[in-house]
Amino acid sequence: MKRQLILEDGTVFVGQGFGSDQETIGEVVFSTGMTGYQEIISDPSYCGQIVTLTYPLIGNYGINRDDFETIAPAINGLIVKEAATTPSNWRSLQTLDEFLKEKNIPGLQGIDTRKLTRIIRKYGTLKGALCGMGVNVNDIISKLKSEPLPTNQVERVSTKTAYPSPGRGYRVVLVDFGMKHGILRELIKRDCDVVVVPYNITAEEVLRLQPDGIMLSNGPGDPKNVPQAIEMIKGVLGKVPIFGICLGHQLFALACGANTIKMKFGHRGSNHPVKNLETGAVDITSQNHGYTVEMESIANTRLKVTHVALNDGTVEGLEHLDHPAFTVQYHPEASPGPEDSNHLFDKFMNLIKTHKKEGEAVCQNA
Ligand SMILES: NC(=O)CC[C@H](N)C(=O)O
Repeated sequence: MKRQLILEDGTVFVGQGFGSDQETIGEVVFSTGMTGYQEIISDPSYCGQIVTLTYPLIGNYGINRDDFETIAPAINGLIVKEAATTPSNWRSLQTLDEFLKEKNIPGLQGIDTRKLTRIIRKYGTLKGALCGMGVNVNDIISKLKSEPLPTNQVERVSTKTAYPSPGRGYRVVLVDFGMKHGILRELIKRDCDVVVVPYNITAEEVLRLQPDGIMLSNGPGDPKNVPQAIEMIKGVLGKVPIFGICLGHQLFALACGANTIKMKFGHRGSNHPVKNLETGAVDITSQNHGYTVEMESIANTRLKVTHVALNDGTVEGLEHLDHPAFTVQYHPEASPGPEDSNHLFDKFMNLIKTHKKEGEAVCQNA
């Protein structure tokens, strides 16, 4: 069945449909990761977006039981050059097409994904519609132009209620803004006693859980759409060690008085080089973001830039000068992508340990 992608700038791509035949609109973004499509499709940070994968053959190892970042994928559509129909892998349980049908996600294949990516790179992220051939293209273009981007994605993908993931180690409150399960897996590996909580938890509620550390997760959309979280972070800063990833990093920056801005087309892929400004070391990182902390806004804060992106010089990591708190824009949990920066979870454990020791010393001296 023919299906088309209509962009708000008037460009139309005609290809073949796969997955669900639902009509959809969303922000069209591209990811350059060559593998890891199951993790990308199920990363809640893509909530509401139509994701284009630049690697030309997608689906050849199928969909398996284990590689989900959430069990309820929230992307609005998937665009590929070619969707494999006969996956071959011992873990494969279904084809990409079957999976997308089951989750009611429309797909488009057979279009020139390089051309689409170049348009996005040139003009910036665009809104687009995936639809059948019978529609009035001009009506859809005006709808795309007039319709604002959604603002409630975090509310959509965050857990509705708190839940524990017990362990024998440090108590970590993990604030779920659209958490990738990889983050939870990393904390579990380190035996943390995790409590996953909804995005709109207050600082008082967090502190009542008596955390040794607070983890701020990744999540979809503009960080300025989540003002409750910014207030919560202000309320816990300095009391408990904090580690933030991606949206968590952006919310932390806003809570500390920095600013965030929308990028032209963002960073999405598995090979983004990031430099640690202290050591000079470069990590190859997994990324998925369309907003960034504004470099110039850091000067008026008590924050220090610890990491920058080598491709465009944007802020990739922050540390608080007075309090035990650090954040990164990229994904140390990988999934998908390289695990170069996995050590940041150990850094978080060490920060918790030091903070706890200091707290005990204060108690003994009192
Ligand atoms: N992966 C994330 O947490 C993304 C953060 C934010 N939604 C952005 O696009 O910049």
